[in-house]
Amino acid sequence: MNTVQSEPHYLILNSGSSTLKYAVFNAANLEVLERGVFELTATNYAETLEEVLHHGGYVTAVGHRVVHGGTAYTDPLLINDASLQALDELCELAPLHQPHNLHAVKVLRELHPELTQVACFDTAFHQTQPPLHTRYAIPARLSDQGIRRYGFHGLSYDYISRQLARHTANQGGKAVVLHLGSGASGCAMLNGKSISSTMGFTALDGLMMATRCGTIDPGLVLHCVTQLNMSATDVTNMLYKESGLQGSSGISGDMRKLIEQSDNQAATDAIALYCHYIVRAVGSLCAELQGLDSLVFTAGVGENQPLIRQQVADKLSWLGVELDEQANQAGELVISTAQSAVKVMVIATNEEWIIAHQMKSLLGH
Ligand SMILES: Nc1ncnc2c1ncn2[C@@H]1O[C@H](COP(=O)(O)OP(=O)(O)O)[C@@H](O)[C@H]1O
Ligand SMILES: CC(=O)OP(=O)(O)O
Ligand SMILES: [Mg+2]
Repeated sequence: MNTVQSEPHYLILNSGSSTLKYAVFNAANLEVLERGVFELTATNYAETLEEVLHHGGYVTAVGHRVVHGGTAYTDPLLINDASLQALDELCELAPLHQPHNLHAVKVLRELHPELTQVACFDTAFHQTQPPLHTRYAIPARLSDQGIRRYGFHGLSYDYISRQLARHTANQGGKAVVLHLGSGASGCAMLNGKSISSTMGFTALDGLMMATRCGTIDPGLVLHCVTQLNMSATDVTNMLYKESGLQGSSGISGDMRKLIEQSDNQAATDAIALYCHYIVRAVGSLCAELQGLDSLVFTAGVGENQPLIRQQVADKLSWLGVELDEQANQAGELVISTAQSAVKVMVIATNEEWIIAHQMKSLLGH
């Protein structure tokens, strides 16, 4: 990268199970300088991180997306021995994400102990949820241990909330934001603040996802254990990795592949089920908001797939949602008609920019 040595950069890492997404920002003005994705294997991790660092130029601090902050962490957090141990204890609550997020932290600490590292949390944006919306109807002693709804994709929702402030009056008013990526969730925002999420204690809950089941009857889990003799590992794999679009279609968890196979009934049925669960969730988020002014689609599927947006919007016409077909096909910012009672938007998310912004507010430079 062509850089001046004296210009400090932030390196942002979003480390997943199979990919490492990174972005480099000028720390002074938060201008993005470079971004990319690396495919990961277990053996090349340190090498890949060194390469990413090399791409970063004069990196003074590294910011990480960390999925679960538990009850203790809502603000960006400086990584040290104590905070790292506390975050490690939350791994079980986000097995697809947290171990990978923290692995990147640990490898970098070994390689470059001098680097400042900061964790930014997916759960943090949802701290504005009213306590009622965070409770499960379980024994109070369990709720008191932190078994409650948290909500995820908060870095993405934070970014969208700021975009809503730019593009609408009153920050979207009563808004439902649909983050539809490999993981998927919906967030009810009132004037830009989260009041509810379809994801709960873990990132399994809510919408049907690429390989995760979303909302199911907990009795189903008991049946798997007591009647089908499945172990905890079997059930974990089934719920996190073998369900969702992948499991229900038997073809793929990648929406692009399912749409390509539109003549295949299993693919079409899986897409219909995906949209059905979105529509159910929007209904309940609207009930919590007591109305709907804005509906936003974001992330991989939400930003790129007019067919999904159309199928969802068709089932929400009773709410006054009306799409402009051409604007939807073109993926314009506003895809609803002038007379639609709900303003429908497509907004590209930018979790990395939010992390950089949060880092700057913590580090002050
Ligand atoms: N043009 C597209 N059409 C449909 N789906 C897409 C398209 N581009 C990306 N996706 C889907 O988006 C998902 C990735 O979205 P992304 O927001 O990057 O999620 P994640 O951060 O969880 O990997 C992929 O699973 C892919 O199926
Ligand atoms: C929390 C979560 O589900 O994240 P992702 O969509 O990146 O898998
Ligand atoms: Mg994502």
